[in-house]
Amino acid sequence: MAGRDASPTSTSSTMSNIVVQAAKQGESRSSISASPPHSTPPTSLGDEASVRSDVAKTESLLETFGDSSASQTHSGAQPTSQTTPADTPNSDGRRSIRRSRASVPTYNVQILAGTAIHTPTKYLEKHHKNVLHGRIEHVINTNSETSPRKRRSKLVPEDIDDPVELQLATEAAQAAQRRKSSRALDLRKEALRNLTAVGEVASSVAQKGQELLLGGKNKVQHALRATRSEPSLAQSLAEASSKRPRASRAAASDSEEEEPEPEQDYVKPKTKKWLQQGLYVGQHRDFDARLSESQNRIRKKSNKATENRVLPLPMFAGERLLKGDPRREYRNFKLPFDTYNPLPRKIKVDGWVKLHKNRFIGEASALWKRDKQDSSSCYCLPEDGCGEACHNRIMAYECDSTNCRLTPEQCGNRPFAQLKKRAKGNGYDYGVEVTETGDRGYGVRAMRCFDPYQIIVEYAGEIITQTECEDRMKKVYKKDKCYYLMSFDNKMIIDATRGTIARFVNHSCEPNCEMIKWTVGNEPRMALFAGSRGIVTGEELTYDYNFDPFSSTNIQECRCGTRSCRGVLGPKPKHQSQNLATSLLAGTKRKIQEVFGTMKGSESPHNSPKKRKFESVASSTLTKAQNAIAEASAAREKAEKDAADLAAQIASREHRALRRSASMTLSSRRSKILRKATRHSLPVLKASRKTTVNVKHRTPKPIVNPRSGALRGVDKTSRLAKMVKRNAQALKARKSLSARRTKVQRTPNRAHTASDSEDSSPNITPASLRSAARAASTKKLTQSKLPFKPLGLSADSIDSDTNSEAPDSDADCVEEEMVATSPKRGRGRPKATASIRKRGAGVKKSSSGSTRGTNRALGVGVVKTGAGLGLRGTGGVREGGSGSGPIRATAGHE
Ligand SMILES: C[S@@+](CC[C@H](N)C(=O)[O-])C[C@H]1O[C@@H](n2cnc3c(N)ncnc32)[C@H](O)[C@@H]1O
Repeated sequence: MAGRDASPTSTSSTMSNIVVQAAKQGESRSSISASPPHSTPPTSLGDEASVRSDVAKTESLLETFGDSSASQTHSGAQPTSQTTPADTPNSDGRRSIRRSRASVPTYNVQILAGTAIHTPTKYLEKHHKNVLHGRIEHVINTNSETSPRKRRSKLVPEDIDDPVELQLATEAAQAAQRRKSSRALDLRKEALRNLTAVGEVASSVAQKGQELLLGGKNKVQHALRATRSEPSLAQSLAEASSKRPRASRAAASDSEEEEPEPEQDYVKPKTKKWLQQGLYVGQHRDFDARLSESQNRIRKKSNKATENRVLPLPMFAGERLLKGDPRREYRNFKLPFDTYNPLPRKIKVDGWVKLHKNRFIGEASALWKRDKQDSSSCYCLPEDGCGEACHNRIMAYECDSTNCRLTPEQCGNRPFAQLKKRAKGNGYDYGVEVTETGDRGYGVRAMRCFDPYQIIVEYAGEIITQTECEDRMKKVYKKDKCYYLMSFDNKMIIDATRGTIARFVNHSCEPNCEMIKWTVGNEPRMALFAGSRGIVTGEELTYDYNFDPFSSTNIQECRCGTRSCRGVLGPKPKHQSQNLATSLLAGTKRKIQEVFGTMKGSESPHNSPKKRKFESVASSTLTKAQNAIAEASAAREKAEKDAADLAAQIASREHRALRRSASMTLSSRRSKILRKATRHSLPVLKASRKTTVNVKHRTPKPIVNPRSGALRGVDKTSRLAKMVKRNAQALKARKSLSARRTKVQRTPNRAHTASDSEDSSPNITPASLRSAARAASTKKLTQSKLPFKPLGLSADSIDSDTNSEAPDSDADCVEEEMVATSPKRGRGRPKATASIRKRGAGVKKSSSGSTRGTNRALGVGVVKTGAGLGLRGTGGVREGGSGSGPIRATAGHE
């Protein structure tokens, strides 16, 4: 009990202390016992109840009157002995303090202050803990020490003099203050709890929850810091923390010491730029997908053209359409390949057996003249990297360890090795896929960009002999519509029916690729290379088949759709002995007749744009050819007429001269005349001495050597005079002649002009002949391809052959042959070199090591006649060292 009394935490004990202390003061007791009117004196000594009730009454009285009576008690009221029940010993001589104390009511100042009623229960305990204990004075003193006087004066009314009232008021004010601060604190703690819970949930969901939790905590701590910075809340917090129990404060400080507040900055999650900015962000008009980023940057910097920011999309196309800048050539806008076709399309082609490299079939292997292959070496330095000037590159030889000193990493001339490496990668590395063109069957499309002259794909398949090829045509491919045959080398043929994807590459009159033969490790190999423009992803790959006619019936419409489309994959006139103009006219006529005939018979509509285009091209070609023929024949006629006139003129002059000379006499009179004439003519003679000499040379014999006896008796002077006269005439004639020659040379086609028709000069000159020839040769230029030479089989023999063997074949089967001539040349290949056309297969040895040359693919004509199939060899292989010339590659097809 003593211990409990000493405890400052109990309000009841505090009040008991007060009462006990008051009871110990005997004087005050006496005054109290005398005063209350309702006190009942004990009826006996054992009347404990009365005594207790009396005590209780006294205490309740004290309670009721509070400190005022207490002060009175203190002031000196003397309690009487009989009225001091506390001092009255009990039966055993001792007063039970416990019992009397048990009856002492406790006082809750909060209840007294009227604040406890509204206090939520959950806060009561805390408030109990926070209630101040001890004497009022002590409490007041303590309060005044701990809290600023100013604040207390605000909270507690100053006009309270009574210490009890003052204490009550102070406690009420403090309680209110605590409520306020503790509420704010609780709210913050609740927020912290919530956020922590959120953080915990996040941590359980993701593995990075720990970070998020820290982030959440940090956030809360940030929030708390922010609230602290607010003046009103900061004050409340300060008070709350200062009034926290020491134990909890110590614990808090311990925990703070143990877990130092992490001062990590909140990291913002990263966002993807392209999501905000779009697909083409940052692309300038000169952007080239084939270049690297840095190269594009340099390119952009170098071109300072200001962009039109009003109409920049799509990819400047709108601006281009509006402005139509004629100085710049733009390529059509195309969606990036991986946008419209993100996955390679697997098109299955019936009957296509894939081969990745050449395979010799039958006798071809034995016939292959390996030893006859030429060799080449380069002497490039590592810094050159076998670039444009590499001898092997120029000769279309691939570098390897035997012919190049550089390592594969240093050397830039190993296209087939590069291709091999690429083939091991994925579809995009390989870079090509089969596609459907709609009107030209299958085709090949690029799945990536290719640099100019970069190797794309090898044209490989079965290498067969001509006999084997012919055999296959008659038996195996008899009913096929397309043939994949290309004349190769050594009189061999590549049959890509089983072969690489290159067999699907279509023809175009404006191709973006070239088919070139290279020598790789002493073996020739054909491959498709990118053209000078390079290839952009999604482009269809094409090369120029350059169909050369072998049969007039072999005509196929070209659907390449380019501006310079020749219209047909068809025939050209055969090379015959007839002159070029006639040949051109005949060929054109035949073409037109055939085409019109075909069109009439065909199912396609007459008014299709392609047909109309072809018709117009054909008719204009015909007109031109006719004009050329007319010009040539007119020039020839004129030349003949001129020659005849000239001859007549000369003959008449000679005749007149002879007559004049014969009629001359030795009369004096005539002599005088002659002397006079001689005198006048001498200066002419002198002036034209040189001319005279010429005349002597050019003078017809009869003039120089007159008939014997005709000049007998004529002195030298008279002869001279005659000669002078003739000379003058000849001079005049020559002048007129030279004038005519000048005119004819400048205007070779003047044969049809009005001035020419007025010119009656009968002289025929070499110039006029030349002009006629030139007129014909101008037309010759329109024939872009020289006539091909068949490999070994003549058309007639094949036709007759096939006719005899397959007499029941379709009547509308056509014979077709394509000779691919590539006008462009690979990088580093020479532009002007001596060219040797070689017919058939085989490699021509280079005449000298430095001679440049181009290897060209030789075409082989596949013939499908009206009665069957056949093979027609065409063109030749242009070899390195032999010079430049058209590539000839043929692939027969129906
Ligand atoms: C070697 S194949 C090319 C692949 C062929 N497109 C296919 O589907 O197998 C040659 C044939 O393709 C067609 N071809 C190629 N280029 C063409 C073009 N520009 N116009 C019309 N047809 C073409 C012709 O039928 C020609 O006979």
